[in-house]
Amino acid sequence: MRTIDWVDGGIELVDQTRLPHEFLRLRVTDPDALVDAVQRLAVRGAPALGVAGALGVALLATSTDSSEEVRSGARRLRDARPTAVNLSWGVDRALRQLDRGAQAVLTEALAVRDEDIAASVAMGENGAATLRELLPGRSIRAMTVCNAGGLAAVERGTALSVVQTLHEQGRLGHTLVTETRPLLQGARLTAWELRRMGAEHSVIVDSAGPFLLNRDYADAVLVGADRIAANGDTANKVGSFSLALAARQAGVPFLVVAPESSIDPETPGGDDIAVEERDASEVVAFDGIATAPEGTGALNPAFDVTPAELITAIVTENRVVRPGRGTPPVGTVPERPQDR
Ligand SMILES: CSC[C@@H](O)[C@@H](O)C(=O)COP(=O)(O)O
Repeated sequence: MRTIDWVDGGIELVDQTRLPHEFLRLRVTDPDALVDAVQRLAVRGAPALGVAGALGVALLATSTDSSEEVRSGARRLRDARPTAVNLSWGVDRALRQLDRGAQAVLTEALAVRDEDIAASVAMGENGAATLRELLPGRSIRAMTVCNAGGLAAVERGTALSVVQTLHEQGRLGHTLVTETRPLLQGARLTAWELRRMGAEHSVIVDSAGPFLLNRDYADAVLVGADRIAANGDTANKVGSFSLALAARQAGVPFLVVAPESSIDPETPGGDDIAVEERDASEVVAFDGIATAPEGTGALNPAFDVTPAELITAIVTENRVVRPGRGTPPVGTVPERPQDR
C-alpha cells in the first residue's frame, strides 16, 4: 500500500482523517486542495509531507506555464505546516528543477518518493540492528508515539518500520501504542497498521506511558521526528518528551528513527524549532462533541522537543548517531541527494 503516490497526472493519497473506520483514497489535482489536505491532516507524518511537497510542486509545474504561479503555489504549500522540515525540503528540492521544465520537476518529485521507500526499509534494518545490539538475545517490547508507520511515509515508515522489521525477524514482543491525544494518531492509525501486520499490541492512554515504562512493560521507546536540530534536539509529536524523561528514569533506550531529510542543519537547537500550535477545538471537543464546558480555552502544541541528551540513538537510513557517545553530531549531514 502506498500512502501517497503520483497516478495519471495527479496525486492520490489515503485520507487519514477517515481511518480506522473507512479506507478512502483522495485524488488531488488542485494544488490548493493539497494545502487543505496537509492542514487538516488527511496527509500527515514528516516523510509523507516531504513527498507531498515535492509532488505538489510537480502538480503546479504540470498545470501552468507560469513559473511565478508555480513559485507562489509552492510557497503556500511550504507554509502549510511549520514543524516538519521535510515539507519545505520536498518543496524546495522539486522547485530547484523548475528552470529545466515541468518534466524535470516531476522526475525529481518521483525520485523523492522512491528514495523515501528505500529509506524506510533501511531505517527498519538499522533500527532493528541497533536494538539487537542494545538488547541482545531477547524479543523487544516497543512503545510507540503517534503514527510513524507507512501512513506517515510512502510505505513502512520510520519508527514503525523498525517494529515491522523486528516482527519479520521474529524478535518483536508486545507493542504498546500511546493513543496520542488530541487527534489519536496512535489509536486510529498505528493500531490499524499493527493489526494489518499481525503484530500483538495494546493501546494505552498517553499519561500511562511513563508509569508503564517504570514498571518494565517496554524495552524501548521508538519515535519518529518532524525536525532534528543540528545539535540533535528533536521535535516530534507532543508526548515524546515526557516518554524520553521516563525512559531515562527507567533505563529504557529512547530511539529517534527518521530519514536524513528530517535533519535541519540550519536550526542550531531545539529552542529554535517552530512548534505548530493547532486549534483549541481539537482539545476541547472530539469529532464535533464538546469535552469541556463551552467557551473553555486550550493550548494545543502539536509537537514537543526532546533534548539530545535524552536520546539514546538517532537512526537514519545512512547512519546511527549516538548523542554524547563519540559519533559525529547529527547536524554534520552526509551528502544529501539535493546537494549532488
Ligand atoms: C514518521 S513520522 C514522524 C512524525 O512526523 C510523527 O511522529 C508525527 O509527529 C506526526 O505528526 P502529525 O501531526 O500527525 O503530522
